[in-house]
Amino acid sequence: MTTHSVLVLKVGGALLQTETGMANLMSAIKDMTAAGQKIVLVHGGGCLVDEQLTANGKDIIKLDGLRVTPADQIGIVVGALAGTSNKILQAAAAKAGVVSVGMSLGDGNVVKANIKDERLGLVGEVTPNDASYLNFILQQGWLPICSSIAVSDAGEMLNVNADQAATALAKLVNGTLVLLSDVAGVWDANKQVIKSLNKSQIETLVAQGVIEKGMKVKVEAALEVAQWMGKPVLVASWLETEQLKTLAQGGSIGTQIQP
Ligand SMILES: Nc1ncnc2c1ncn2[C@@H]1O[C@H](COP(=O)(O)OP(=O)(O)O)[C@@H](O)[C@H]1O
Ligand SMILES: CC(=O)N[C@@H](CCC(=O)OP(=O)(O)O)C(=O)O
Repeated sequence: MTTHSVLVLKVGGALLQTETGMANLMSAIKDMTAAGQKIVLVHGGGCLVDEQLTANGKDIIKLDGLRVTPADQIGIVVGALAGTSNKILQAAAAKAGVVSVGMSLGDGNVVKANIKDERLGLVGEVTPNDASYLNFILQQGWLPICSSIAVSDAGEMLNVNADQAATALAKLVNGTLVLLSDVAGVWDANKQVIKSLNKSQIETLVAQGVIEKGMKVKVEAALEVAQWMGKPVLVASWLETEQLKTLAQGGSIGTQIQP
């Protein structure tokens, strides 16, 4: 039997707003797991955070795709990501017959977390640390579902961009990273999906403003892992069931970010 490397799948928050999207993804995960593929699911939930901040009369401020997270917002962010978003996905997993473990970056010492930039407030930067907890979960045949909330050694709860969370976990388990969003891949200026992108092409498209906001963060996270692993990282969509099937069969989907 071939040994697969661990697949680290990251899904954006928009997935959590579609029952069918979650059901399709969990069904693909179930098939892959049955075929012996170990999977770590990392999730965002930016849209749920926006909803909760607005409901609580708080401002939504982003800098270069990252949420500025002041102390009076962190409780709401933690609730939306490590609470609601994480449990919505666990519920979808249960419905598909997938046994999951809900966790966050703060569990089992998986990462080291520090404040990224004082201007962003309680936003974390994470580096891989100890894989034991994740490996234990994977050895049981369970699906770890990880939110992007981290805890620093100083005892701060930190909000980490979920693409960057997935980057740290992919490095930790030496896994294959796939970033699934609600767009089919990275677009060019005419909104056509680009099949393959390297560092200099990314720099040009970012400078031109073609790749911006959340996609800029995503592509830069993908490039970091591609270079670290020496193999491509996929930026693709969870929207299309066919793409998920191709992925389950080991095929390439969306945009390949080249090392
Ligand atoms: N060049 C681009 N190609 C694709 N999407 C882009 C591009 N530039 C900006 N975007 C925006 O980035 C979004 C994806 O980033 P983000 O919302 O952070 O995704 P997720 O929440 O799934 O991580 C797209 O929905 C799109 O609006
Ligand atoms: C620091 C930072 O920006 N954190 C993100 C974490 C969630 C996230 O990344 O969600 P998506 O994957 O759905 O975009 C936020 O607060 O929105």
